Amino acid sequence: MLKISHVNAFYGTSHIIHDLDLEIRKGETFCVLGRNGVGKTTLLRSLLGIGVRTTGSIEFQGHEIDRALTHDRARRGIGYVPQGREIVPGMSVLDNILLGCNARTDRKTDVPPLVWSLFPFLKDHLGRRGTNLSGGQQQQLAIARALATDPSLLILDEPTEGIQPNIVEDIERAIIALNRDHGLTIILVEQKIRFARTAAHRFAILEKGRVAAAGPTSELTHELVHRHMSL
Ligand SMILES: Nc1ncnc2c1ncn2[C@@H]1O[C@H](COP(=O)(O)OP(=O)(O)OP(=O)(O)O)[C@@H](O)[C@H]1O
Repeated sequence: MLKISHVNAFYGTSHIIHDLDLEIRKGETFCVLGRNGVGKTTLLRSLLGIGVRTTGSIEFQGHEIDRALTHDRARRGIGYVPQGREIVPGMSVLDNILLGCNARTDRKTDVPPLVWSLFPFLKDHLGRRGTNLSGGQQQQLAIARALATDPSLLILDEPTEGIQPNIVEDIERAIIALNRDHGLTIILVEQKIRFARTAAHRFAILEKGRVAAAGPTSELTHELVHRHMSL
């Protein structure tokens, strides 16, 4: 579904991602792991064309997208839940969700029913400012906004980082359901090994912008985790 070949990414003269090759298969959840600062978010930003100079090839559903603008990538079916959520201040919950609808090719402005079935509480808060929700609720809103784009690939950057524990489980359950019950292909950047093992089919661990280890999640051994993820 997504094929990344010889991708390099740069901020100015800082070379962050080095000659990376990855292939994400349709229907899987693929987890990108690694310590802080190894380039996980930068890799996602390269995939989305946000604020990072990228070379190499990024092929999504058979089309080269590495020169496409971010909103074109969204229209092609890539949904993104950024680290830190980026809920738009001053906008209501509903308007934040509708922002996602803008990226749809079918021009539909109705919110997909899936959003309400996954996060029913949002319906009771449609008129509230998005930024007045709790951190965990904002994360659910960010996922709802990404789902409103009607994506076939959903990319999530550390979706439960800094979220209160009682909502973490809800978010994790929703992510698993999106893949298993609704067939979404998912790329998950994660630091929580337990959730990576539960949710993902395959993984890659990054070290200094390169793939240090990769394989099916059954091969994500304690030894690998210790070698590449312990501080
Ligand atoms: N906008 C930027 N300009 C310059 N350097 C940046 C920028 N954003 C990130 N970096 C640097 O790029 C490197 C990779 O950062 P990145 O955020 O991709 O790592 P990460 O693996 O996602 O880490 P974390 O888990 O902390 O989010 C780091 O050295 C970081 O300081």
